Amino acid sequence: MSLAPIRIVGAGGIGCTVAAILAQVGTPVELVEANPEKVAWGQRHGVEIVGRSAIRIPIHTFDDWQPRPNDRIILTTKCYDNAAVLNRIGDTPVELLPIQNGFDPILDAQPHAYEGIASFVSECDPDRLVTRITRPGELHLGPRRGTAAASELVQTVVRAFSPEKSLRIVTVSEILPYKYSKLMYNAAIAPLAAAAGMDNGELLTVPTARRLFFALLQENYRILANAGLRLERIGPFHPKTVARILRQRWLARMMAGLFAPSLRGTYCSMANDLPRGKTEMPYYNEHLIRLADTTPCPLNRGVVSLLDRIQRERLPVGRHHLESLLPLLG
Ligand SMILES: NC(=O)C1=CN([C@@H]2O[C@H](COP(=O)(O)OP(=O)(O)OC[C@H]3O[C@@H](n4cnc5c(N)ncnc54)[C@H](OP(=O)(O)O)[C@@H]3O)[C@@H](O)[C@H]2O)C=CC1
Ligand SMILES: CC(C)(CO)C(=O)C(=O)O
Repeated sequence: MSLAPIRIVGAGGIGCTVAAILAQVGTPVELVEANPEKVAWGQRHGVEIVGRSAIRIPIHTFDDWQPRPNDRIILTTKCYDNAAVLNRIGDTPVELLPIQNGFDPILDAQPHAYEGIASFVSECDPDRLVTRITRPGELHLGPRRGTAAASELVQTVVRAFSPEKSLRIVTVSEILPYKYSKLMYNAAIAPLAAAAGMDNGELLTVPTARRLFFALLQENYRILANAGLRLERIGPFHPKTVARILRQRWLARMMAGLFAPSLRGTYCSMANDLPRGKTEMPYYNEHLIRLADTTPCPLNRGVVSLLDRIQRERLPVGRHHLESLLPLLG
């Protein structure tokens, strides 16, 4: 029996990258996308990772999509759109493989066995299915709990990514320690870069941003460590080593100088969301605040209320927002 195409729901930076890589090795794949402009673009031009040929992939609008039993679905929307997708799936027995940042209680209540966490950066053009990989990195895939065997879907993704040099696939025995490490970084990068309108490199070179960034990273590490959560290495250093480096200011500044060039021009995926008034903050910093229990988390509370205010009052983003966070530094 031949399997139905893999459906990738959410044709953004991650969804287009995964779809194009699967399609390029001949895997039957289809996209499901909410934005009609993107659907129309995809039907005319296909999906393109900049620097590679565009590739034809069938694309459907979310409104017209009805999941069928045994569908294999890779979920690459933002967390705040999960509810709509999961409601549409309802009781239909499907295999779900989310590749997302953040912790969404609605998704966590699902029975899926595997998840992915991407640490490359892929920036999709507005209203097009053209995405630019601006930073290489890994795609970690692993079971959420226990020792679930890799399904045919997971094996297909692993095979398709295996030839990729700059998007290295890594299978791990448990995904959560990688998701928490990614949370430590995302919950520091995203609110600061999005509020200030900076790219990720500027977080390491503009002194005010760098001070706040380092302090948030340390606060996030303390919350996760005090909550007894296991962290694993994403990127060049284990989070414990990052926390040690950050305690030595001169060393942290030196390392920042070394890393900044590779982050220049890389966006954070929250940047486009903030002006639209919907962000993944509830699944990043608000999740950390819930985990913090008695661990002080003034900076996390500070960025949550800053981003709330920017959204509520429709304020333009800008570096001046960072000044309002400085009194929170110990
Ligand atoms: N981009 C990156 O470099 C990285 C992203 N991530 C994470 O990956 C996840 C995906 O991010 P990213 O690819 O950047 O997101 P994008 O915003 O680029 O893409 C998400 C797409 O999903 C669409 N969408 C919204 N609702 C639905 C729906 N119900 N059905 C189908 N499509 C829908 C959106 O349409 P519309 O615009 O109309 O809402 C948008 O086109 C996030 O959790 C992010 O934090 C992780 C690592 C790096
Ligand atoms: C790659 C990184 C950390 C960049 O901010 C990210 O995960 C995102 O933008 O969603």
